[in-house]
Amino acid sequence: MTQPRDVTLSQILTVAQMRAAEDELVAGGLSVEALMEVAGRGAGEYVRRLAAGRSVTVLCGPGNNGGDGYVIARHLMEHGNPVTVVAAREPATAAAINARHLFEGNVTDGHVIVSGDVFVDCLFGSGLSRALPEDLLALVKGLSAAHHLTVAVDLPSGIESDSGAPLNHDLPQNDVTIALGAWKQAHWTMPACANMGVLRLVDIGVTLRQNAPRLLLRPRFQAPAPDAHKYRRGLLGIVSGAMPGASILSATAALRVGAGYVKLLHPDSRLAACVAPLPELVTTAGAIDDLVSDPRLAALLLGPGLGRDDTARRHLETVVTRGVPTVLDADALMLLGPDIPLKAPTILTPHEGEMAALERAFLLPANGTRLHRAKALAKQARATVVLKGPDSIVVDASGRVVVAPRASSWLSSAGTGDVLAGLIASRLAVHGETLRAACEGVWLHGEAARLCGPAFTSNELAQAAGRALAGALA
Ligand SMILES: NC(=O)C1=CN([C@@H]2O[C@H](COP(=O)(O)OP(=O)(O)OC[C@H]3O[C@@H](n4cnc5c(N)ncnc54)[C@H](O)[C@@H]3O)[C@@H](O)[C@H]2O)[C@@H](O)CC1
Ligand SMILES: [K+]
Repeated sequence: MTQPRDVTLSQILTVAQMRAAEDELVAGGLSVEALMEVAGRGAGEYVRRLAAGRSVTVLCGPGNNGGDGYVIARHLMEHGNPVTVVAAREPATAAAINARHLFEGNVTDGHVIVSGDVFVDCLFGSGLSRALPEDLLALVKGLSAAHHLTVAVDLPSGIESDSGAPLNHDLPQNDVTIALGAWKQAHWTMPACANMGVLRLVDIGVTLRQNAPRLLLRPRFQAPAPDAHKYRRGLLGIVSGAMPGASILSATAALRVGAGYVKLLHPDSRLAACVAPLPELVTTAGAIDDLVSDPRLAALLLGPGLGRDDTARRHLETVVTRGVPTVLDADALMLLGPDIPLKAPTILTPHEGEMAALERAFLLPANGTRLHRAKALAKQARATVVLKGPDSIVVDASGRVVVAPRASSWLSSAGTGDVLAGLIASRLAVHGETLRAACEGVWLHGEAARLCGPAFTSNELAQAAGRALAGALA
């Protein structure tokens, strides 16, 4: 089945997958030179618009990233935009040599730092295999400092494509990064993604790779059906713990994004009496087994404010054996291990500290990229994992991966995790699909933060979730 182009363009490829995709295009009859022309002209057009007649300096390396640079320079020259090429190394691939021959403008060797308005970094792209040597690092830094804007083509030189790791210290900050053909891990992975500025993608006709991670796109939410009623829209039970304020935050968010009915379940009736009630939130107190035995429950959330004592552990054991789709967050993740088998579709939402605890509990090595670590946990725990952070990753047990764009750094405050858990649990109550609910929750969280602007409280974030959903209604 042919996928819409925006789905194909949301895939995130490794260097090996990107090479395979390019080989496929070449096998289909395109030459590497023709592909470079499409990529270079696409990037050149972005640069031309950005430069708007101002001077551009293009730094070209020896490989095909450098080749793209010569195509960009030619495109600018054809449009009358002043451009200088700095050839840091002579071109070494056939396509780059060809592109160099076709460029008839000014080329210097980089011994003197040229100044100007826009600096375009085409030194290295996905072929970067080691740290930049001193002279090239000095050249990239010097040129970046001598221009008003810095634009990286495909990847900023010095950043490893598959991991997003900077291979040098002190790399310059980019204003724009123009990815070629497909996104790479580095474009969406911290710390690299924070160095890239605005991200743009040039389509060169790459087709969809099987099982490639994809970028989280804006979901489309449906309004309730004309004959909807509260139970059919999903009853979510949020199990409260030793610190009920956290569950209230989760509930405040959950009430706004789809579940028809959100109930706060209090296994400790003394605590129930201390909680300031929300008029729209039904609160029930009782024994944990009774609370979670309601057959109408469509989803459960456990963890925010739970505590980590024996009572908390018993609540966790009861909830996961209930067979209802469940979100486990916060303290529940500190108690979970292979000795507590998950009986129903489950979503785990660890931040870095909780991830480390889960890795210890499931005897997983805490090394490799965050994506690999999340995949390993999802497989081992047989759950969908949302590995939270500035660059959140969602992985299900079958290995499907969705990567979220970097969210507002104002989310780094207490209580925002409780809000996220509530959002995911509410969506889970609506349809019961773990990967989808996790993606929708992560998107709503990022969008609510964007709507809140700077310096919001977690309660304001939860309140904004309804507006985030309203903006994405089908
Ligand atoms: N192959 C294709 O069909 C296309 C490739 N494209 C471009 O090609 C790029 C990849 O090209 P290449 O594979 O040639 O890779 P690069 O252009 O990134 O450079 C690789 C070359 O640099 C050397 N090198 C790597 N790290 C180095 C370091 N730290 N110091 C000194 N030398 C180093 C390598 O040994 C190799 O010779 C992409 O990023 C993209 O810009 C695009 O033009 C689209 C089409
Ligand atoms: K580059």
